[in-house]
Formats: sequence, C-alpha cells, structure tokens
Amino acid sequence: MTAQILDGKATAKQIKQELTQRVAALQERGITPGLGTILVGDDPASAWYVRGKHRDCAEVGLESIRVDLPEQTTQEELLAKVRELNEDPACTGYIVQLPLPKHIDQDVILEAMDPAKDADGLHPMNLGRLVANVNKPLTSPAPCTPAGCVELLSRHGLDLKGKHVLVIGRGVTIGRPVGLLLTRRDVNATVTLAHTGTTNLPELLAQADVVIAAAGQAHMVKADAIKPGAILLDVGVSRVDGKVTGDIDPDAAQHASWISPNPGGVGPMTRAMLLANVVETAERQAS
Ligand SMILES: Nc1nc2c(c(=O)[nH]1)N[C@@H](CN(C=O)c1ccc(C(=O)N[C@@H](CCC(=O)O)C(=O)O)cc1)CN2
Repeated sequence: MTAQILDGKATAKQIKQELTQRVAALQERGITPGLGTILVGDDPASAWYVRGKHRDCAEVGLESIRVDLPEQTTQEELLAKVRELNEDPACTGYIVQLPLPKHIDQDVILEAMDPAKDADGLHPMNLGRLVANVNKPLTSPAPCTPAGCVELLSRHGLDLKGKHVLVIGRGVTIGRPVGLLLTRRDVNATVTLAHTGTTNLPELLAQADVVIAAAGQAHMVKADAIKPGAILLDVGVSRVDGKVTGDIDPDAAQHASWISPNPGGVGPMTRAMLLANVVETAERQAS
C-alpha cells in the first residue's frame, strides 16, 4: 500500500482563490480587511512565517500591517503595541507570532488582545467558545493549524464520523484545540489526546484510524507502529541538519491510506486558515 497525499499546498491555493473572490466582494462594498502581525525578536523561522503571512495577504487582496520589535522588547512595550492594534480601525484582525521571547508571558499578551480581533483564535475567550459550542456553526475564529487539519481532511473527501483519532501533543496551538474541533457534532470523531505522560502510546497507535502527530519529535511515528490503512497528518516540525522534518517517519506512507507531507501539508493550510479567519471576521462585521 502506498498512501495518497493530503496535498496542503494545492488545497491552500484553492482556498486562497476562493478568499480572493470574497475579499473582492467586500471591497465592492467599500470594506478592505486588514491583517496585523506582531513579531518580537529575530528568530529566522518566525520571521519567515511572518513574511509569508504578508505575501499571502497581498495575494488575496488583504491589507496588512506589520509591527517588528527587537528581542529585548519588554512585556509592557509589547502590551502597548497590542493595545494600539486593538484600537486601529484599519486592522480587522491580528496575530502575535509565537513563540515569544522567554521574558514575556504569552498568556498575558494573548489575553490583552481584543477577542474580536484575534485572527489566530488563541484568545481565552475564543478558545472558551470552542469548548462551549458543540452544535452550532462557530462564529468565532478557530486556531489556524487545527482548522487547517480539519479542512485538509474534509476537502479530500475524508469523513471522520465515528473514527478514532489519536492526537499526539497537548500544546495550546494544536493538540488541545484540534481535539475540540474533531469532537464537534459536525465532525463527530472520537479523540484520544496523548502526551509525554502517556504510557501506552504503541497500543494507541496500533488502534487509531487517524493519527495527528504534533509533538515536534522528528520521525517519532514509525511505519510498523500504525494501524494498516491509517490516515496520517504530520504536523510537528523539527529541524534536522537545517531541514524541516516532521513527526512521522516517511516509511509510514507504505502502510497508510493517506498522509500529509511535511513540508507541504498542514503548514500551507495554517496560512490559508489565518486568511480565512480575517475574511470571516470582516464579513461578520459587514453583515
Ligand atoms: N501566532 C502564531 N504563531 C505560530 C503559529 C500560529 O498559527 N500562530 N504556528 C506556527 C508557525 N506558523 C505560523 O505562524 C507556520 C508554520 C509553518 C508554515 C509552513 O507553511 N511551513 C512550510 C515549511 C516551512 C519551512 O520550510 O520552513 C510547510 O509546512 O510546507 C506556516 C506557518 C508557530 N507559531
């Protein structure tokens, strides 16, 4: 068996084409949505992601506002920028690029954002809405990587109803919220959330219909560990000899039915879902 590819690059391209039309429709009504980014420090990967977000905005017709701050920025200085974007009418939504330098408390920053402008869906109010709302369509932004996983699967015609999904990793940007999205009634999957304290990972991997690996441990999911025919989403990122390396050993493709490559899978979907969150916010405000 060789797995079919969950092509994040092609799917993101299609989503961006759809968003371009929705942005044009907003512009016809005199509304030009704008995404803001705040980057603190000079981590090369973060800088690359932020540049990509601004390129994506230009591609679909969104305005963008870029705030780059030095590594030694204090928490108070960062909070002042957050408040500025909260008040800026040109900014429909914005993100604070993560991770932040160690001397800044990420939770304090995320909580200071206006939840109505939280383009990443990481404000506690928006995460809370995700917890509370199981049945109705979501009217608040969902975190981009988890939303990208769900969209990538559904746009490849994969129905997770009744499937056992094993999520590996309990981070607040991916592991925890992806479980909330997958257990909403419109997806109806059964989710197990594994983490570093899990003692029976081999047993769980052998049972799972779908594996979402978001641990950030290079090639930790081996070919012989998975259930034959499983669907594999490779989300974790490590850099091995300077190369982006996922959590899933590429040999696992021989035993899986579908696999998302890394790079080229969930990463491009994360970018597309950020744009979608901004467009949806603008559409909600306009209605
Ligand atoms: N505020 C946020 N910070 C971070 C998030 C996030 O969603 N919001 N996620 C990641 C970084 N990230 C976006 O910010 C991101 C990561 C990866 C990709 C991507 O397209 N990756 C490429 C490969 C890139 C490479 O070669 O280095 C791929 O998978 O094909 C996009 C966005 C952490 N921080």
